[in-house]
Amino acid sequence: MSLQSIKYSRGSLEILDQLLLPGQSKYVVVRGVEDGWKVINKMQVRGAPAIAIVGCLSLAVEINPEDFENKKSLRQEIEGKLNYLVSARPTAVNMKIAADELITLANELYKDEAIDVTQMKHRFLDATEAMLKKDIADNRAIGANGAQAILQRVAKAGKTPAGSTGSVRVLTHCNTGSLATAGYGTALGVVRQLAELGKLEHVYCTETRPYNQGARLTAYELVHEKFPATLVLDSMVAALLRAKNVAAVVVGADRVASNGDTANKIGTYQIAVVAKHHDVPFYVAAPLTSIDLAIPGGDHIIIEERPDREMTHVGEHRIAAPGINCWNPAFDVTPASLITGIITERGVFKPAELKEAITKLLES
Ligand SMILES: CSC[C@H]1O[C@H](OP(=O)(O)O)[C@H](O)[C@@H]1O
Repeated sequence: MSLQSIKYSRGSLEILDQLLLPGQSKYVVVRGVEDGWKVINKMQVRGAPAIAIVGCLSLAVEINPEDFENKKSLRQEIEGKLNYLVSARPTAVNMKIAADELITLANELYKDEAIDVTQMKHRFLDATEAMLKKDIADNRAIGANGAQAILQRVAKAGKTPAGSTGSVRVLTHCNTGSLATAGYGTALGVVRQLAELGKLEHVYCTETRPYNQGARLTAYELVHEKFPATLVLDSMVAALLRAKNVAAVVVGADRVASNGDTANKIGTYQIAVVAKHHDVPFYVAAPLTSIDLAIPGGDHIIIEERPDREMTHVGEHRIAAPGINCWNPAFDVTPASLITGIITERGVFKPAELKEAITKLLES
C-alpha cells in the first residue's frame, strides 16, 4: 500500500496509477512530455498540485539527457512543451501557473549572458525539482492553518465539540491528500493536522462519483493512516450534516478566482449549499498555486467535461442504460458567499479579503 503518488530522481519519473487503486498499487514510467500529458489527461495521476508537478517533471526527464545546440533552442523547447502540458486538463490552474513561472525563468536564464546552455538546463531542472519539496511544505502549513481555524471557529461558536477532548468531526469531498499532491495533502492535510493534534473525532468522506476519488482514494489514505473515518454516498451529505454534529466541511480547490469563487470537484457546490442550510462552516483548502487572480469570478473558469463512459460504467461493468444521454462536468463552482474561509499556506482568508491579501503576499 503506497501513498506516494510521484516517484522522482533526476532522469527518472514514475506515477502511481490511480485508476487501479485501491485494488492494485502499480507505478507507471513517465519518459517525457507526451507520457506526462497522457497520464494527466487519463487521470492516472490527478489532483491540481500533482498535475502541475508531474507535468513539469515530465519535461525535466525529457530534456535531462538532451544536449541543446544553444540557449535559444532550449528556451523554445521549454516554452512549447509547457504550454502543451497546460492543455491536458483545463480547469485546475496549477499547471498554468507553474508553466508561466518556469517560462519566465527560462527567459531570464536565456538573457543572462553569464550562463551557458548547460548551466541553463541544470538551473531549470533545479527549479522543477524544487516543486516537490515546496508542495509538501505548503501542505503542512495549510494543514496547520486549517486545523487552527476550524478549532477556533468551533470554540467561538460555542458548539459542543463531538469529542471530550474538544475534538471535531469533519466532512471532506473528493481526494485532496497525498494522492493529489506531492504529499500530506491540502484539505486532507487539515484532517491529518487535526489528527496530529489529537482533535480529530471523526472524518467523513464522500464517495465522489463518477471517478470515486473518495471511495477509492481518500478512503485508501484514511485507512492507511488508521483515522476514525466513514465513507458516505454523495447523496447522504444533507442527512449527515443533520444527524452527525459535523463541525466543519473542508474541501480542496482546482481554481480559486480573485473574488473567492472556487472550482472544485463536481458535488462541492451542493455540499456548500447544504452546509449553509445547516450552519456548518465550509472551508476551501488550497495553496497559492491554485489561486488565479487573473480572473474576477467563477463564471470565467472553464469546466472540464469528461467522457460519458466514466458515468455509464464502473470499470468494464455497465451500470447505465445504453443510449441514455449523459452530462459529466468534472467540476462545479462554489460561490464565495457560501465559503467561510480559504485556507492557504500563508493564512486563512475570507473570500472578500482574498485578492488584496494574496496580492500583498505575492508583491512581498
Ligand atoms: C488538492 S487536489 C485539488 C482538487 O483536484 C481534484 O480534481 P481531480 O481529481 O479531477 O484532479 C479535486 O477537485 C480536488 O479537490
